Amino acid sequence: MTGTEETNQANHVKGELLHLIYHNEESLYTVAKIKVIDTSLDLSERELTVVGILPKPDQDVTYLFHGEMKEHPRFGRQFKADQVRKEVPQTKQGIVHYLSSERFPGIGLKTAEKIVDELGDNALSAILADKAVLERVDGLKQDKADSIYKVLLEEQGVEQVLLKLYDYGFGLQLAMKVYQAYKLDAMRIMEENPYQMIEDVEGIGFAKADAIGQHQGLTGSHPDRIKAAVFYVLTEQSMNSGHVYTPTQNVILESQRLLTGPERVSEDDIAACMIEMGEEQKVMVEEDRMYLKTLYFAEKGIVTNLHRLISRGKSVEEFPESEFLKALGKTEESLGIEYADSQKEAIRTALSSGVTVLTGGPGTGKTTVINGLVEVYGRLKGLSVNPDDYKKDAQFPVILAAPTGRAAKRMSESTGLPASTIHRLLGFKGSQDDFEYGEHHQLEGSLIILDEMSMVDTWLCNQLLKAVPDDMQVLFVGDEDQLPSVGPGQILSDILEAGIVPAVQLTAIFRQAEGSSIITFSHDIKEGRKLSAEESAGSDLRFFPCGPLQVPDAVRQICQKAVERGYTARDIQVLAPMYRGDAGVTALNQMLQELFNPSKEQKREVAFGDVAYRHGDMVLQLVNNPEEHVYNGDRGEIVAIFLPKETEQNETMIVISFDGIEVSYSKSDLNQITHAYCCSIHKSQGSEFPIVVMPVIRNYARMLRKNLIYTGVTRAKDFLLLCGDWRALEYAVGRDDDLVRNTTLCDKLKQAFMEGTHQHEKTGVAKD
Ligand SMILES: Nc1ncnc2c1ncn2[C@@H]1O[C@H](COP(=O)(O)OP(=O)(O)OP(=O)(O)O)[C@@H](O)[C@H]1O
Repeated sequence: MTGTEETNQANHVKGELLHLIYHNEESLYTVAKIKVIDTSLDLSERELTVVGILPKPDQDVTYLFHGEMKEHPRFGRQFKADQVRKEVPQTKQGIVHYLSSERFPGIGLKTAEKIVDELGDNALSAILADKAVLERVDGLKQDKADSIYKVLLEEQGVEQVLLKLYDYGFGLQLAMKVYQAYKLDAMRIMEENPYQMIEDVEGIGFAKADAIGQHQGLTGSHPDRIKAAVFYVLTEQSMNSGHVYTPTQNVILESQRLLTGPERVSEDDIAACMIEMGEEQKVMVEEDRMYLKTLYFAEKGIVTNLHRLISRGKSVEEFPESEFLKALGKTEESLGIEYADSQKEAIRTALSSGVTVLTGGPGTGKTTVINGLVEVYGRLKGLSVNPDDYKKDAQFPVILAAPTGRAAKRMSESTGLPASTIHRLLGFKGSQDDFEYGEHHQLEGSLIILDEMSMVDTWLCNQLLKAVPDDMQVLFVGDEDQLPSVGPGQILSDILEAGIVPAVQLTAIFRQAEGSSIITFSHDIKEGRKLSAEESAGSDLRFFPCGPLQVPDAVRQICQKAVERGYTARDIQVLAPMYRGDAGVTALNQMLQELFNPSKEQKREVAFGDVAYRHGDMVLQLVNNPEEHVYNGDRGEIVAIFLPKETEQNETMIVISFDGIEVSYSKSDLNQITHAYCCSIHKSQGSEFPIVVMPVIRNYARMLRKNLIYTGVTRAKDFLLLCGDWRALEYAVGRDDDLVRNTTLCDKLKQAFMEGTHQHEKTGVAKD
């Protein structure tokens, strides 16, 4: 429940700080009690709580807040500020008081008076405009004058930046973000190159930066303006649509759409700027394609490294067939399984190649092959594949990794071997490109197996391959029919399509033998077969028809039934394709929290924006936190909430357990998590759940696609409970042709290998 609005945005409150209740240095979330001096509100009280993203308020300063009055469900009436400005002292007395305050060390009452006597009521702006005016103050030493100017600049810096940004129509929160990104440089950057903010400040798009640009005279076809639009289009295409490059003609058209204004910006002008950007190497242009620089080089890096790793495949140790069969037989015996021909082929290929790809849908035996490969590998190489045999310093020869924490955990559970996220394996240090392992510090080991490769994007794949040494064999495992990676590229399908790597596809379904309708249903979707609600149903798959408005109720009832049968929130995952709407992730999460973890008098909770986090809530991590070994997509449970008086830091702390790893969050860190009862299908990739509940309705239309439904359905291990409109499901499964991403990996791989072969032929190496 959010508070009710009482007044409109135009209200203001002028006041002085009484005391600071809360201020977070990083997020700037502030709660302060103020003494009201003046207000446009009809207020009886003379004290008021003000909340907002604010610079830390000082004592003895008058602030003017703009915003609205809100009724907080727990804390009562509060003024929510979305603009703040410090009232610069205007009177002689006010300025003397200000200059002689503790902020200006070494300036006493006398000196302050002298300054004001000399410079008048405008003293502060006069000093800021030109610090040399202080030379006119009799007896004021240079170091004092310098210090006054410096403090004033710092004090007024935030104000000036904020004021300027308010003029451009920025809200307080975004204005503070700009200030935090640049501090006192903000004014300079805004004046010199406001478009820089698009890259540096989250939340600033082209239109916002352009509003400032217009004030600086960067109008119409100014090259800086056009280049910013081009760069913005290119970034959006990569980040939102997953393209590695954008056709130049599309860049021109999309940029033209952004560059609105009285003067039409011509295609020629845009094209000329694009050529310049290419020459300046700000972006990469190749034929009629334009790339972000990092993506161009990442793709290139993948080609180079795959070429390196595959070419040395000829030197991979070969084993006579008889030895292989013997090792395989022993493995089959110890695992109690008889491998199918395609599975045997997968193991044999992975053993004899530098790089191999193994694909297959759910239940086709990918994990079973990984297990077999590790064991056969150990037998043939005479190595132990028991991690207990490797003490501290000895490197276990087989590396297992996956893109998400959940997928890595699943891999580890199903193989009994250590597995980690790819980020952790590569020693990710928290910012893009900052990895411990790479070209100059490569991984140790002789075989690396990477699961869920369909989720790996172009940047991460490049970083990974750089870190693989020449003598390490690589097995990529994945299901190419799932959703592609969140980041740009479609690594797995491009590598497969290039046909330069031995690939084994598993198609026979083994889990079907155990009577799983989920598996059959998944494969029906994958193959595009006609789906029927009645025929698809089974003991582990049910469909509950309902209209869009009934979705929340249907989901609640399904979950309620599961709870009655002894399942808990940990076993049940509701999946929805979008966040907004009554049947979206946000609304369903609120409803499910009340079902699974309702508020109780004794149960602690912390309010954060419109949601409350309660003791016992299931939550989802939204960002990588390598220091704590918690990654985007990990699920955890709130196991403790401490009140400020119970913590050393004197602030509310929330402890979340991620499968035993306990991480503490302060209130401002809570933007790193969300409730996990319902999550998007994209976020569920790489995870499996005993029960999946998935509504499918026409309202999701824009999102409905075959690979989305397929990914959602294949998350269910024991039960898949669908609800909604069967026709919407059929519609989705029929849509699979418009999601191609623009990449050049496949072509460049083919080209590199053809050139490589020619060179070998020329030098006569190819024949051996
Ligand atoms: N050759 C085989 N003979 C008998 N059972 C098999 C064989 N291969 C796999 N299975 C069984 O089929 C089931 C699915 O296998 P596995 O878990 O390896 O598939 P998967 O492709 O990894 O599936 P998912 O992607 O859903 O995890 C398991 O119970 C496994 O024991």
